[in-house]
Amino acid sequence: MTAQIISGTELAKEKRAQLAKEVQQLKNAGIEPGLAVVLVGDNPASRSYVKAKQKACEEIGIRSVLLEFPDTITEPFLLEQIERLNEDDSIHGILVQLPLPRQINELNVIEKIAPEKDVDGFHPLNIGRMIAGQKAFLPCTPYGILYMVQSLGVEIAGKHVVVIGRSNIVGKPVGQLFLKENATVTYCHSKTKNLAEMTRQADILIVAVGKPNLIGAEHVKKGAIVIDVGVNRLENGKLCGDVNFDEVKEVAGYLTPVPKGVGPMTITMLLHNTVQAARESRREKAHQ
Ligand SMILES: NC(=O)C1=CN([C@@H]2O[C@H](COP(=O)(O)OP(=O)(O)OC[C@H]3O[C@@H](n4cnc5c(N)ncnc54)[C@H](OP(=O)(O)O)[C@@H]3O)[C@@H](O)[C@H]2O)C=CC1
Ligand SMILES: Nc1nc(=O)c2c([nH]1)NC[C@@H]1CN(c3ccc(C(=O)N[C@@H](CCC(=O)O)C(=O)O)cc3)C=[N+]21
Repeated sequence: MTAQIISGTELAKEKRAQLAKEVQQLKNAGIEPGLAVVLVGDNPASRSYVKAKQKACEEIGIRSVLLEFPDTITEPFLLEQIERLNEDDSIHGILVQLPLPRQINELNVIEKIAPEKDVDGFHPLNIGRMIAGQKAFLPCTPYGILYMVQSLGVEIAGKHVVVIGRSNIVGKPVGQLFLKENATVTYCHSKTKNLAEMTRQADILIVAVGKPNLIGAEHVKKGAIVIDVGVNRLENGKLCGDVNFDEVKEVAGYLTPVPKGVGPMTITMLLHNTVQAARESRREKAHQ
């Protein structure tokens, strides 16, 4: 059996075309969606992600503004910058690229972002709303993963989803999104015993760890859907995921590649959330 490869790039292209139309409609109604991206320090990976996000905005007509600061800035200074963006009516979404330098408390920064502009879905209010099943900005990577799986047209209810990784930005929320879709969800992490025994039970296996080749054929049930979230840069400069692609593609039913898998969907869902934020700002204005 050879897995069907789920192309994040292709799905992203379709979804972005639809978003471009929605941006045009908003512009016709007098609103230009605006995203502020805050980049602190000089991490090359962060810089390249930020560039990709800005390019994606440009392609569908969202105005993006980059605020760049040296890694020596203080937390109060950064909080002040965010406050200004909160008050700026031309900005509908705010994204602070993580990680931040050590002297800055990430939670303080995330909590400073106005929840209605938190297009990353990292603010505790959005996390809480998501878990309670209320309307919220969904975090982009988990949302992109759900979108990819839904695009396959297979039933999620009743499936066993195994998530490896429990970070606040990927592992934990992605499990919650599938729980809401009535899957049975198991979380694995660095303290999990007999990882392969757990993962072999998965109908849908989501791997978000950051270790090349962590998952091989022996971890995967025949026909399973395998979503590889990991992005690892090898010494030769090449990118790879957490899943041994060549091995697992012979066992899985569906498999996402790295690159061109989850990554492009993450950016697409950021665009989606930004368009939604702009649309909702219009509604709020109408009620004032
Ligand atoms: N494509 C995309 O859009 C995105 C990709 N990523 C990528 O996804 C990966 C994960 O990111 P992130 O969630 O931020 O990472 P974190 O480092 O925050 O979390 C990694 C998780 O993996 C667990 N883990 C570590 N080693 C093992 C192991 N041997 N077996 C089982 N579990 C293990 C950790 O367990 P414990 O909690 O016990 O320490 C932790 O929960 C990275 O490669 C990152 O680059 C991230 C965001 C977006
Ligand atoms: N506030 C915040 N929000 C984030 O969403 C966020 C963050 N901080 N910090 C870092 C992680 C990582 N992340 C990725 C986004 C796109 C790709 C992506 O598009 N990758 C391409 C390859 C890109 C390349 O070639 O370098 C792909 O997989 O095809 C990867 C990773 C978002 N993150």
